[in-house]
Amino acid sequence: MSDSANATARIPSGRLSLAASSERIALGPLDGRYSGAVAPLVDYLSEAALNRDRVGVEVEWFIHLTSNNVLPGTEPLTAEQQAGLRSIVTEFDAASVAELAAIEKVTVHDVKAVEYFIGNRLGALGLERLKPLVHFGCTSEDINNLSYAVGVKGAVEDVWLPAARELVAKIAAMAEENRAVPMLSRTHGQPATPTTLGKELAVTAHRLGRQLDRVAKTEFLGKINGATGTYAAHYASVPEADWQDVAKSFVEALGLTWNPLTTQIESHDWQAELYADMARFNRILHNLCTDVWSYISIGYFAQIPVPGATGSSTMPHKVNPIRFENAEANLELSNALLDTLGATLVTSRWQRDLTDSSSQRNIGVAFGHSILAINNVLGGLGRLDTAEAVLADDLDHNWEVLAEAIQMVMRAEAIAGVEGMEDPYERLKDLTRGHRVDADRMQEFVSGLGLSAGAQERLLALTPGKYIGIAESLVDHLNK
Ligand SMILES: O=C(O)C[C@H](Nc1ncnc2c1ncn2[C@@H]1O[C@H](COP(=O)(O)O)[C@@H](O)[C@H]1O)C(=O)O
Repeated sequence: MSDSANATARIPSGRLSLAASSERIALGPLDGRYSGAVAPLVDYLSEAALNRDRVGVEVEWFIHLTSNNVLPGTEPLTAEQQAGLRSIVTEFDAASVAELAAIEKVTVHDVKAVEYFIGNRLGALGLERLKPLVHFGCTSEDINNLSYAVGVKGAVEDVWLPAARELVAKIAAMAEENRAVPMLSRTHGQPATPTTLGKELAVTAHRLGRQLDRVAKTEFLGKINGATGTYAAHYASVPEADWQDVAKSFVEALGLTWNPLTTQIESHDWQAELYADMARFNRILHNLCTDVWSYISIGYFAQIPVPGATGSSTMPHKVNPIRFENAEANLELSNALLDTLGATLVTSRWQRDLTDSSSQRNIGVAFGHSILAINNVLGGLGRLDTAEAVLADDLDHNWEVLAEAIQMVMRAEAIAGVEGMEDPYERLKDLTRGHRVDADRMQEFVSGLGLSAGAQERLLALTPGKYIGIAESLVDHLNK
């Protein structure tokens, strides 16, 4: 061997050539390979959206104060002036982002930068005199909490909930289609009293739907009460105004619920409540992913191959359940963030510390991983076919699951006065525990019990596939 053939393999080091690309190369996958899937969230939970909403809150506060003549020396703005102010929000674009960033470089304070950004535009609207009214009485958190509440509310109501509801509708439709398809249960992973595939899917749809109903009832709280929640600056400067009323009507006009009692910060309890509900939804969905993955593994579901796609790079036969595996990982990541946000946002030292500022910047990431997972589960479910023959075959190899039915019939017979029904559980245990019992052996056993004619007929007609109780009709609960 030559020296060069002996050399240890090493990947040549190199630097990504950023100069060659006009696009920034993303560090994280949500802004890289998955950016398309999470794009609808960008308008609500990106930093640019937060800044646009901050501008929006400041502008609306300005209009609210003037429209209600809260301060002496102000009067309602003209319709043109109001429209001009609002166009700062509707025309917020990449140039605005860059301008804000440049101002923030000097202020080293993101919300102060927003105040200056708006102040710079007042002259053109003939409002230079009212510059001091921008951010009047406000601490930054007054602007931040309302902006986050508006952003999160929009993300929940316009993006996350509709996607989650679509997924639950898909699971419910599958429950309906498979309502009468018998399936062997596996409690503890061992053969157990059969059910139907549809009823099991209905359980998941029902669970997920309950969490969505909770999310839909979220109270998005907001406050605008000054540096320590006392309206001190407000009353010092304008004693004659009813500031609580001004604040309440403003918060409510934004579509939020007014929080009357806070420190400097809105306490974020509503966020913790929401993220706990979302995380619970994610966990239930994770449970569906692992169950469906397992059903695929034992052949209960066949995966419809995607034309042109590859399963394994080396095993040509494979169709892998990658959508469910991707979803599992993203649900775990989403929950790690949702749990952290829920646990940490509810504490703030004394009247405020700034930890919430840094952690809330990741709300969009938590939502993004969840949305990505929801999309993947939806796509994965759409490529499944129920393999009814495999399900039926499994049931046919597990006749011992009828032991429960037989011993219960014997108990009922004993109570009804039929002779010879002693020790039903123990006799069935002797027959079935730890061994396989086929249809012939089971029916021979039933025929030898001395049951009443009706009971014997009922049991002889029973097969594992028919021992499903009212599983099929339980699916109807989804529509109640
Ligand atoms: O109205 C105020 O600002 C009152 C002030 N409290 C603050 N409230 C809200 N934001 C503040 C506060 N302090 C700093 N900052 C600015 O927050 C930004 C934090 O940036 P990052 O750590 O990236 O999340 C970053 O831009 C910080 O400059 C107080 O002294 O109580």
